[in-house]
Amino acid sequence: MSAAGEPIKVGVLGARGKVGAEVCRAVEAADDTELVASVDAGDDITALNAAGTEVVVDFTHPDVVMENLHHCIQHGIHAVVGTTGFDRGRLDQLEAWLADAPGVGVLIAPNFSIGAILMMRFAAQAAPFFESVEVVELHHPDKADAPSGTAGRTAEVIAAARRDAGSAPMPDATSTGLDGARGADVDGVRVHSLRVRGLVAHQEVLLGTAGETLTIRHDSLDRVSFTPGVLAGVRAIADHPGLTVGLDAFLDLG
Ligand SMILES: NC(=O)C1=CN([C@@H]2O[C@H](COP(=O)(O)OP(=O)(O)OC[C@H]3O[C@@H](n4cnc5c(N)ncnc54)[C@H](OP(=O)(O)O)[C@@H]3O)[C@@H](O)[C@H]2O)C=CC1
Ligand SMILES: O=C(O)C1=N[C@H](C(=O)O)C[C@H](O)C1
Repeated sequence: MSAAGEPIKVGVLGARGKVGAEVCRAVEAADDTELVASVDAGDDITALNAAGTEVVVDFTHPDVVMENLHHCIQHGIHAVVGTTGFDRGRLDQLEAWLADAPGVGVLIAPNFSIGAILMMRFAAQAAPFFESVEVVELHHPDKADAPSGTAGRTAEVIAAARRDAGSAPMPDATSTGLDGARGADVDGVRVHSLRVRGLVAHQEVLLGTAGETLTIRHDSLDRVSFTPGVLAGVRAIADHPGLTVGLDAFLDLG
């Protein structure tokens, strides 16, 4: 509910997309949210303003999300964002826009599923105890970006945990081979991206040390896995002005 005890007025950007359509269904089904605007490519974004949108949910495309967010921030609309493609430069730009919009909150969440959030947390917890850690993400082939936002974030939290623990660099004697065979280097962590028809969204973190390995795997088998987290973000965002990265900031994970 909003502060006034009314359902939160939600607008969805990317409403006809794979995740956006699922989010629209979830917002309509919940008692404390109301879907007031559904906007997709080619639609007029000012439909959000006309409908009195309080919180926007964006599941669009990395190429358009910044323009969408600039519009929302300028018009005092909170944003809960699943769209990927956020590097440090983009986050800095959002913070600059938000500095001129006191009270407005933006949540950038690389992954809204609880299992994926826990996977990232467990990976960071385990990373300092192993010599080697690599990330393998597996997605449907219609995905726009690689590596996935989740894999990028996982590599960042692994790298931060290893830095904090003073871990040695990971062993890798590779000196010859084909470009790309060792994946992408994200903050010193190797990330491998697979695109396979039939998959939805999956990730493995493989950790190894002398005589043993640990594999942490998460599978989103259906896009409904993202909607409880999106609704949690929608409910919390008005109380968190400024920029937040990661839904875990709004969850009590202990
Ligand atoms: N954080 C998370 O938990 C998750 C994040 N994602 C991310 O969300 C994003 C969307 O994923 P997905 O739903 O699979 O992609 P889709 O391509 O299925 O959906 C995106 C939708 O956005 C539309 N769109 C494009 N431009 C605009 C615009 N300017 N305004 C409004 N709508 C627009 C597209 O229209 P058209 O097709 O005509 O261009 C399409 O309908 C990706 O970045 C993906 O990585 C996905 C799943 C979970
Ligand atoms: O495009 C997708 O499908 C997904 N995108 C997000 C990402 O890039 O991490 C979240 C999830 O992996 C599904």
